[in-house]
Amino acid sequence: MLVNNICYSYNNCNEFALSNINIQVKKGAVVCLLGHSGCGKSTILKLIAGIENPGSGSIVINDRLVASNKASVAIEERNIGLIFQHSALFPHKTVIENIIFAIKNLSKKEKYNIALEILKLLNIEKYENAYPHVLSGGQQQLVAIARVIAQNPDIVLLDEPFSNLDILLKRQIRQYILSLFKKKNIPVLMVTHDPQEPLEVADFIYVMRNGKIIQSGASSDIYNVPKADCVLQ
Ligand SMILES: Nc1ncnc2c1ncn2[C@@H]1O[C@H](COP(=O)(O)OP(=O)(O)OP(=O)(O)O)[C@@H](O)[C@H]1O
Repeated sequence: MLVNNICYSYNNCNEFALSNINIQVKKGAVVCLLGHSGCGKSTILKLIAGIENPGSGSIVINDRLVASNKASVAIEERNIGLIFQHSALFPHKTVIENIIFAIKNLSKKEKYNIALEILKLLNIEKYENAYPHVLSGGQQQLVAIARVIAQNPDIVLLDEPFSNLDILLKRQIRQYILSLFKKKNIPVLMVTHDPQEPLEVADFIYVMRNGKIIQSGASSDIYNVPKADCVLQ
């Protein structure tokens, strides 16, 4: 995934602007966007997802141009796995139905088997037939993660997705799902304002301030620690 020289400002906002943003996320890599609140991290994810369109520059996902000043591929055609801090599930569908909905082009039985397998991977199979409103925030987040695993996306965008899980579960789940996407060779771009998080999981880090990327490099370059000590294995 490539973000090439993107500039952007919200129509109704003269104060904030993204300028000359360049980001690359290679297949199987976990890349973190790190910066304080309001620096523009989520806006970059919105541009990649197609929720907003760039003023200039271009975005390429899986070798396909999805956004430029000439073209914009619709959000539902970008095959992006999105997980936000509070991901929305379909309230009228059960947990397993929420996951099955993300799987395309297979028989009903195959979809069910894959969905159940993923619920087991995340240790939440007991909620198979529950409706989202009876689950805790953390459990709902696990279902949202399961749905993105089922979707088999071309890129995964994570916006502080683990912040409503307790610290132990957070470490476990984060390590587990990032390794899973790595094995499937799916690129992951993760947003965080916690400097510890990229240190623990990122192959490459972009540091942002006030709408600009001010530093980029491997964890070892940014934090000045040996690479073997800081990268997800
Ligand atoms: N829809 C919008 N219209 C106008 N301004 C917006 C809109 N969404 C965000 N902004 C502004 O754009 C700036 C960047 O917001 P953004 O959400 O990208 O920051 P962030 O780095 O993700 O912050 P946080 O870590 O708090 O989520 C902020 O000043 C915010 O107020």
